[in-house]
Amino acid sequence: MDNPTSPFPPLNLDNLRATKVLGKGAMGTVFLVHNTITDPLSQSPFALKVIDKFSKPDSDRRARWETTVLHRLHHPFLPTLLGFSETPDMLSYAVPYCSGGDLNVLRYQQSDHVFSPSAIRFYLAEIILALEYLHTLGIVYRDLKPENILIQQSGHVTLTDFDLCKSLTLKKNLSSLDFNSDPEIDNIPAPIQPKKFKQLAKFVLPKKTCTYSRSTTTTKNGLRKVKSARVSPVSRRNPSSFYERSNSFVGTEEYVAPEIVRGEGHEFAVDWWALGVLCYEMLYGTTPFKGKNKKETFSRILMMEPEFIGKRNALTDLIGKLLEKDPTRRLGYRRGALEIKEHEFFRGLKWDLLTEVVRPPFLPSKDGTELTEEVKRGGFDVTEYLQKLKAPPSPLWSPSHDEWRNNVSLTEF
Ligand SMILES: Nc1ncnc2c1ncn2[C@@H]1O[C@H](COP(=O)(O)OP(=O)(O)OP(=O)(O)O)[C@@H](O)[C@H]1O
Repeated sequence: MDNPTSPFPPLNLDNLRATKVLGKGAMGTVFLVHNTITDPLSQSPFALKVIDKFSKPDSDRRARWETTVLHRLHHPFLPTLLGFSETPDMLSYAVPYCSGGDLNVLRYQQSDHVFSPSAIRFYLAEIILALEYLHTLGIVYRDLKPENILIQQSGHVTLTDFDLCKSLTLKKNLSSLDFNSDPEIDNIPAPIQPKKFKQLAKFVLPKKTCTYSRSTTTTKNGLRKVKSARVSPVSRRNPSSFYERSNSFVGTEEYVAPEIVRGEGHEFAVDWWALGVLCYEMLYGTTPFKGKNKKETFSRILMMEPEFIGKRNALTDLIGKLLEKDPTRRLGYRRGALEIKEHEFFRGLKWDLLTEVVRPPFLPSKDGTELTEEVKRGGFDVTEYLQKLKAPPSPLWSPSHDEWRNNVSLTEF
């Protein structure tokens, strides 16, 4: 259903056919689709994220926020909004397809499940440029983790999943620059009410420390998929900061910065912390503060210094500086990405030419004949697929119905 007042490029779902379910997240289902009128052979497929507005209390709000953010992005390592469509119960939006899976899957494909320093340098550099761009827009990403770094067909990265990001407002009395805030997200009642939140926090962590619920699921190929979650903020401001700070408790357990765990309010430096965690994981195959449970992980984030195995070098030095517990002393706090780009680990790197790199560390193989066959068969209808998943088991059960569902799920990763 097209809304003529919508600022987003319209998308006609009737012209789309799906050939594969790319993934299912907390928010919705992502399909590989093509336009049957303009691209009948699916030579330029794209990803379509479909969200049931009523599946969760905040699904609708989060999806709209993510769409608004996507619409603002124009960067080679970030997705761009290709189209948007809304029906009474669903929101759908299209973004470019990343055929190479995510960085977590890629890491598991490496020997010892770790990347070489040169691969780490390449991926980190691209992620830094993407974060730098977001920060310039006044957006703090807040959900950096390997599962949210997708690999394009070209081998370059794309950050995904913007529903937890936050637009920070530059204080107007300090600068004439005006960054947009996310009024929608701020004005809508938070998913967990403060009272409930306090009760939750009391159970899990010592006084003054907040927590949130997060779960880990295992995907079909046996990989862990960590869930992001948030609880409601209590507004607090830091007078010494140029930006309004966010107090939402948001992110993914092993990647959250100490200031978030402490509930102190946070800003762009939380992304540099998460970059440190990610970098450590790429180097050693495990995150630095992982405990037996949430409580232990949080206490390690607050108290423990990261352990480095072997000789210290430029890479471990960089990680150590990103994993500085005091955000004001963390690399990137004062001069943003510039400070990180100047670190010895990146010496000699031609930042301006990164997009031109034609041989990134790994190039995804082309999608196989299975997909071509699916295109020939005519693919499947996204809305029908979702309706069938939702439908309660029919008393007029027929094997063909189940067969249909099984066939579709066979095409998932
Ligand atoms: N552009 C894309 N190209 C290829 N696969 C994608 C794309 N976008 C998403 N996916 C796949 O779909 C999965 C779910 O997408 P996404 O993470 O955006 O959903 P979500 O509901 O926001 O998830 P989460 O539970 O992490 O919040 C991803 O893990 C990824 O495998």
